[in-house]
Amino acid sequence: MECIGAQNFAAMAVSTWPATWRPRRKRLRNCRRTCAVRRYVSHVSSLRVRCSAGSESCTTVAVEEGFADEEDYVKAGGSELLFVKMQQRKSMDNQSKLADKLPRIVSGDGILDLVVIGCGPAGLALAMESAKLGLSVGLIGPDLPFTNNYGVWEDEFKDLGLERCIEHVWRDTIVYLDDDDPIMIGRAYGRVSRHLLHEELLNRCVESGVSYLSSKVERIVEATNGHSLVECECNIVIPCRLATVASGAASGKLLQYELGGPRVSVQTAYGVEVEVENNPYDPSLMVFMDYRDYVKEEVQCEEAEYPTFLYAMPMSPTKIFFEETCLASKDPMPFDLLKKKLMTRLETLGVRVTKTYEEEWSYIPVGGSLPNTEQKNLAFGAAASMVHPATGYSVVRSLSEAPRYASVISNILNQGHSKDMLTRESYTKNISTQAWNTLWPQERKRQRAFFLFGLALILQLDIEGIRTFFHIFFRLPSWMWQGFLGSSLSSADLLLFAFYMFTIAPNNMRMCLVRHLMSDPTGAIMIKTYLAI
Ligand SMILES: CC(C)=CCC/C(C)=C/C=C/C(C)=C/C=C/C(C)=C/C=C/C=C(C)/C=C/C=C(C)/C=C/C=C(\C)CCC=C(C)C
Repeated sequence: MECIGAQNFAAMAVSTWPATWRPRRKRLRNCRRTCAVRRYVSHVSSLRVRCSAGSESCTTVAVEEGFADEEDYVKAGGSELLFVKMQQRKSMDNQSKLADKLPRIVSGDGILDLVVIGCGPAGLALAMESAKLGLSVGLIGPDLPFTNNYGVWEDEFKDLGLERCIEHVWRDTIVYLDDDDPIMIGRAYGRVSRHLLHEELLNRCVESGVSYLSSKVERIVEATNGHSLVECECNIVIPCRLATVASGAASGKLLQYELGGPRVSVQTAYGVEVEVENNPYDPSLMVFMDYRDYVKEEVQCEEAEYPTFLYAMPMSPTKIFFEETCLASKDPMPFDLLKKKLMTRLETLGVRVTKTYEEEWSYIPVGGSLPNTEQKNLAFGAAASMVHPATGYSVVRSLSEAPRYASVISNILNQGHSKDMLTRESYTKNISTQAWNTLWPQERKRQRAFFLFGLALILQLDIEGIRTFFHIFFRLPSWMWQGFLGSSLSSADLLLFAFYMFTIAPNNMRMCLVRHLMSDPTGAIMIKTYLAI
């Protein structure tokens, strides 16, 4: 899994107050006094504000001109705006890794075949795969380390040839849903080192000849000859034949998305890597989900609207990574509530934390609309809505689809070399359509419609409902639930999956499934998408 939000938040840079934002006197979240906004940090549509009280915890979203307050803004679609005190305790890589290793893109040096915007796993993988095929590729984005350690099924990562980036493997994975028998998953799980993955993808970019510009892209415009002009900060303009946006979920400024799609939901998590006494978990097993009640009553009612589970990676008998996770909610679960829930859970379990190595905040938008596939600019990774709506995972999908996507881009660009200038403009539009169709063919749209239906189902279940639901889910044949999580089931397989779930479900859950199918708008959309040719 990966944290798109964290990468974006880490990319925030202190900048001047945008013209449309105005400071206000208001009471900020977590702050006891009413005071004026003093510092603000912005990136794409994310904004973090610190008030004049200067309190570290006094961070919140700002209010855009025309919106009454922050809730109003979020309701109006500004759900990317979050108030996070991010990743401060992390031992980050030194900066300038990309700039140190990759040749610099120099504006005026001619036209690049492809510009990839965004330097996360998806961006690096696409840049490297495209350059391997002989395209001249430029990568543009801030030179930042990866901020999260990803969790992956070991077999999936091995298939990508990236096993050396896994820093710890558990031979099996366990799920606790209630106090009865835990479920053994029978699949090895790995923790990917963010440093090793960054290093590996970067080295592959070096080998394949990718060039790099450390900058923030302001916009992409189309030149009269059909080329794209990538306009960066400081008036730098990079011309290219095609531009692909891979800068995470907050790429809305550079792309258009289908209108009227489902609302974006959010997966939130708060994690700590700690040294402990009384670790109750077996160090040879990765705890994928612990949905048991280990939370004091007062916290339970405070957070009834956000069912959460514990995700735990015991690195040794005493060193462990705990992450309290809200799989999906309509509005983001506040991080202070997640933290409180984790701490009370650990206390109830009798775990005593003796040292904290790192804290982690994760914010992953899930669901939402697909990009408009008629636009010329392309997208990849979370920017292209490739995050699994029902799990929040996306890194394996981005890494595994990069070679095929790159090869389609390369084929069409190579055909374009032989076209004369007169036909180039109409040809370029056609290129983008072909590339978009590779990423989102009708079959993929059907699968996604099913996942969105599943996401909507999870959103309306309470904690008891979730337990029953996952009891059924993990009783499915392993190829089914594994395929569901890995997005490898075809749309026909997914129907079989649904029918199987229905068959083994108790009556109350059967009724819930059918009711959801008949009454939730995502059910109608799924049926319509399945029926579309
Ligand atoms: C650090 C970072 C990067 C991050 C952090 C965060 C975290 C930790 C995360 C984690 C996550 C996880 C673990 C996740 C998991 C998930 C899962 C398991 C999910 C699952 C899901 C499932 C589902 C959704 C399912 C669905 C199903 C369905 C929809 C079904 C349906 C059925 C029906 C409708 C039936 C019908 C029939 C007839 C009528 C006959």
